[in-house]
Amino acid sequence: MSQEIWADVLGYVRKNISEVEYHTWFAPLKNLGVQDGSLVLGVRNSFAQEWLRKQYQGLLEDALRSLGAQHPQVSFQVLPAAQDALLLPSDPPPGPPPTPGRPAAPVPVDNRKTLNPKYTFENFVVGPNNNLAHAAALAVAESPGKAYNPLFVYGDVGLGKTHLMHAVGHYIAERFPDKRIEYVSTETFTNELINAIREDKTTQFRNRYRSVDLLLVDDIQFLAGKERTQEEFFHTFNALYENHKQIILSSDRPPKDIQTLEGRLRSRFEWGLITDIQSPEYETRVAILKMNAEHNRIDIPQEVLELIARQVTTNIRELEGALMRVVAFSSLNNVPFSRAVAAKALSNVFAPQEVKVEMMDVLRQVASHFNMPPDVIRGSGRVREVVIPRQVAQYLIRDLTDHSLPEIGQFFGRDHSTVMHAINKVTEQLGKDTELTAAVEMLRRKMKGLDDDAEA
Ligand SMILES: Nc1ncnc2c1ncn2[C@@H]1O[C@H](COP(=O)(O)OP(=O)(O)OP(=O)(O)O)[C@@H](O)[C@H]1O
Repeated sequence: MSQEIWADVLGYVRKNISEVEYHTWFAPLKNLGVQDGSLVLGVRNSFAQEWLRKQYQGLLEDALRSLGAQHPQVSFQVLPAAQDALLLPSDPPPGPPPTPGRPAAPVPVDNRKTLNPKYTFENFVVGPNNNLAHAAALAVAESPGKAYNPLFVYGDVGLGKTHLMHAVGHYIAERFPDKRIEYVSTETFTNELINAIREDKTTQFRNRYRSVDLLLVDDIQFLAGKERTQEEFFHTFNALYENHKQIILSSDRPPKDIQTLEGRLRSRFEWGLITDIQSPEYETRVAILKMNAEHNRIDIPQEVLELIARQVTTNIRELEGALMRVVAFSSLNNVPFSRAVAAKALSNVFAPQEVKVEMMDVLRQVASHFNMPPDVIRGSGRVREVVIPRQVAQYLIRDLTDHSLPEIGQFFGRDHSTVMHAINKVTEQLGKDTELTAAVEMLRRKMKGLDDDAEA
């Protein structure tokens, strides 16, 4: 397809979705032309592929229809991973060492020196836990100094605050190569200030931080109790803010919970937008693992990723670490990936009883065992072939997860007494009905990652 028509397609799409969606999903697409009557679009990874297919395929076909296509078809193809997109768990590179003797301005613009190349918007999986923070970061990246200033992102350790900040940095560096971007942890800021005071270089220190276009400050909660640093930061903040320069701050808690933070700083932190990042839910964790595996060109079965995602539930850095542990374990022992291998690799770090099993996962496993679509099991059918798997699923969910009877009832569109009845029924049959007993036991072991498949 010609680039002109492709531009028209994009124009149509852009009119029908938000700018944030457009930049996240459509700007990175590559038009690979028409093959076998289908417009083929290149995407970065299979997560994007699935997401585009699910959310935007219809819109793209509408766009083609609006341009006169009779039977429009669109397909997505994953492009080979970029060389620099290695997703091994790593901490951001440390900030530049203090350079006391260096003249403060003009400073050569090397925007990315403090940015981790992995921490881009493309490599950031969006889920219900972080979509507001992601949208705010993207809005700021598009209109620095205008959308929300400052942007204050808070959340527990390892949930992607630094990643999002760097993503804004990359985005701006790409579009405006002459903008000065500075990423600094509060600790580095404090140490540099101490050095500057000691060496009588505070003017240089000030010039450096007050002449940037985008200032990213990590872990701002560490300002607590540091009066001199707070004072200095207050003036830096004002200088930048008055010049409409963008400031992004991260913290493990919202401004109001940072003790011994001067009131005038706290109120400034609340001037813009405060947004949080929560722990990712199961599907987002699986998507993050999948993306990591793809970027590292590791071919690992979905069910192994699912097992890892069930074990590590709160911290994404640990989630990535767990994946690498499984990869290292299987390669050192020269065994293929399997749930059993993964469970072993992680058993020193996470006790097996900590395995978390989600309702949807149990339903999927039961559905596959009984060879039936999950929706049918959750549906209203009352024939025995459907009722038994439904009761088994409810029994196993109660057994393997922390969900209450009303929650399980809601998941199945029924009330808690129906779930109770199902559990009683299965309990009654266990031991009597050998086939059912074997099925329940096998499913339970499988979901706890205790099955011995491919253990050799
Ligand atoms: N939504 C996401 N998609 C993909 N990777 C993510 C996502 N969120 C976090 N990560 C990855 O998890 C790791 C930890 O993220 P990051 O360092 O940004 O966390 P943080 O919130 O800044 O933690 P800390 O408070 O410890 O500084 C990084 O490798 C990052 O790339």
